[in-house]
Amino acid sequence: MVASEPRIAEVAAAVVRAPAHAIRQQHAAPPRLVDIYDTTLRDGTQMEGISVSVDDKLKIARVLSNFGMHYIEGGWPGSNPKDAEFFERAKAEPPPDVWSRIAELPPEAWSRIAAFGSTRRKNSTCEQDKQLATLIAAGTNCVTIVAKAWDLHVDHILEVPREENLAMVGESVAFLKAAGKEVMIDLEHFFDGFKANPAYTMQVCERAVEAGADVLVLCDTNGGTLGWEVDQAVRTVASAFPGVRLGIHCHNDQELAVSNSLQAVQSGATVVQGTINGIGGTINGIGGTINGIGERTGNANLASIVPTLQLKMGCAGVGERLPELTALCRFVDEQLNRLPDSKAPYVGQSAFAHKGGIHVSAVNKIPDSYQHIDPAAVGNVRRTLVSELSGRSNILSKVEEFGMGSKEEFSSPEWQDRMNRVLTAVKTLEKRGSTFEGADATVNLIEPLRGYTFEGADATVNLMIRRLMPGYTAPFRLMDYTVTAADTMGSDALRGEETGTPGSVMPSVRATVKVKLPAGVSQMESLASFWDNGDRTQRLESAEGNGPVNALAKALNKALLPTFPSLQHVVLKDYKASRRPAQLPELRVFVGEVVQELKFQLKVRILDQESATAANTRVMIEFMDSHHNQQWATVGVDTNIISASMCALMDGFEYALVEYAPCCSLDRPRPPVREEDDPFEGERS
Ligand SMILES: CC(=O)SCCNC(=O)CCNC(=O)[C@H](O)C(C)(C)COP(=O)(O)OP(=O)(O)OC[C@H]1O[C@@H](n2cnc3c(N)ncnc32)[C@H](O)[C@@H]1OP(=O)(O)O
Ligand SMILES: CC(C)C(=O)C(=O)O
Repeated sequence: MVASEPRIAEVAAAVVRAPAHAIRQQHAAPPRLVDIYDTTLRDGTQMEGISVSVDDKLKIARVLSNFGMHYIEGGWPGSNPKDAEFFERAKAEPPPDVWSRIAELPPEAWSRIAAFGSTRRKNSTCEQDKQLATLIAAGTNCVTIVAKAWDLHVDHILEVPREENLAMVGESVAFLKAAGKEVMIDLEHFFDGFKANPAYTMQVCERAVEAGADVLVLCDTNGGTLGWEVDQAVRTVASAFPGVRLGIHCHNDQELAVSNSLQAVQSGATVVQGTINGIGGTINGIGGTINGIGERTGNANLASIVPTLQLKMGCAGVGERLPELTALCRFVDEQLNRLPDSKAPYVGQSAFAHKGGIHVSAVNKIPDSYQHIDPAAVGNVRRTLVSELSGRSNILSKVEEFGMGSKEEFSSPEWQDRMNRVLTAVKTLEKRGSTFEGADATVNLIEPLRGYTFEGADATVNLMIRRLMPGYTAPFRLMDYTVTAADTMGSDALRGEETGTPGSVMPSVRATVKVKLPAGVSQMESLASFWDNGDRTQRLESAEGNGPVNALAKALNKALLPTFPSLQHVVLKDYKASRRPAQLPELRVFVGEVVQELKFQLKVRILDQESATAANTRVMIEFMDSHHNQQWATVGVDTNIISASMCALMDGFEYALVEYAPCCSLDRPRPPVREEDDPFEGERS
């Protein structure tokens, strides 16, 4: 046993030097070449709720191409005018200014756009078939046609003699080959056919190969096949048609589409079809779909398949562009008007988010101890969440992430004490019904409130820590505020009275905010001493809005802007107020423009539903600084939804000032600011 010790030490040292995925990569064999075939724009659009314009299709195609997809199926030109237009316009692509990366590559390395269609209509000829004519007219090098490979479909859906189906397959492939196309044949229901009548299904394959098909794509159309059945079938076809490229096309009806696709590659397939968009989620973010989009439950998710092929299975994949995967998925989600699902493997916001204290402690030492890959490999990032499940390591990670000091400083008794106090506050508040994930800037340590969550409010946590730092001073103080709401009759109401029809009621909401601020800029040289020695002033502002929070945000912004012009760039992006997270879906209310660029969305949760109107409400607000391209979130809790909102609003503005306004920040590096945004620039010089 003693003799083995040095080896253990050696292995341990190697692990510390090189993470597991790096070791895997070092020992990888030469990359296997597997073509990635994206059908987001064809099968992806067959999902309920998805509809894309031609412009969006072209945008997505360009991005997929820049990412390095080998094939992009653009649609079915014989199906509808939109898809026909896509292929017409795609002929003019790539405009080098847009497809910048493609412009650098030789044409043979460009993505191939594929036009999709079917075998000729029954009892007809290819020459008479309008749909085949549109495939040729689409002008793509690659054409993919769907063919019946299950005798059940031939007998009862197509309703033709089996020989006629074989003729449809052979003649259609030969016709397209004669037109100079690369032909992929999608063998619909291949696996069901292979189980029911393998001899006939193999005859379909044979007819396609004899006619010159370049790729036999084995489809799990109903998504009911299991991994070992995929393995057996792919191996059988591979040995029956040596040298013929095999593809795989899986649906996710059993949540096996990714796994079955990877199995097919392992068994010999070299073309994988799927859809890239793996992060579309439901509106409340709970239980969103994480498969690729597509008919019924979706297609195989390329956002999981591509990195697995590349990082775990020794395939070339998209090579050095893999770190663009997360951004690609977000882009596609945006184009398809879907909310990202945080739980998506590889690309989701939570894919590398660590919450449990033991996990955070470990990843701080060796990141791979709780990660299967380096998140950077797919363009994602490791995140630490603060909650009641945190240990000191979570807080330490946040302090480091916020750039509040160096590791050496954190071992000082002052920092240890500070971190313990923050940790205790978080746990206490969460016990009372609070959660802190995501609200790093808002917690009021003096008066614990019920209902916080910090996981989604990093800015709140940030302010909690700052407020425990010596000399920290808030850049403004709220003295009081009021909100009044009234319904007044509009002028058309009068007309209503005259005509006897009901008039409209004009709701009006007005807010006033009084804040205490530094009077003159020169006193702001040192915020730390400002409240004791500085010259103060008060500013009272009022504003009207389309709701109480909207009016309050406007009034607060108005009161702060003259002293802090940099707030003009702060956008309130997301406002959520919610009750009982587990029971009620989040209500999202887009409140809209507040002041110029000031927008926000509200998330409200009522935490104690039994208390009815006296229930605690948690409000989370997401902000964005368009100038620094930064986002942050705060949380506020109160039985009064307006107070909870005001609390989150104030923290959001305070965070914006201490993080990005030159006059307010602590001695720490800041993103660059344009000179005209710094009200103290002139004074200083
Ligand atoms: C598994 C898949 O995802 S395959 C792709 C499925 N996608 C789509 O269907 C979306 C686009 N489809 C469409 O726009 C239309 O269905 C069209 C234009 C293709 C056809 O429209 P229509 O001519 O009105 O026919 P309809 O949709 O009602 O029925 C489909 C016809 O195609 C036939 N058909 C089905 N598969 C094939 C095939 N591989 N080869 C030839 N004909 C086929 C059917 O038997 C049926 O013919 P029938 O009416 O004589 O029985
Ligand atoms: C046309 C083919 C590829 C298909 O969508 C399926 O079989 O699911």
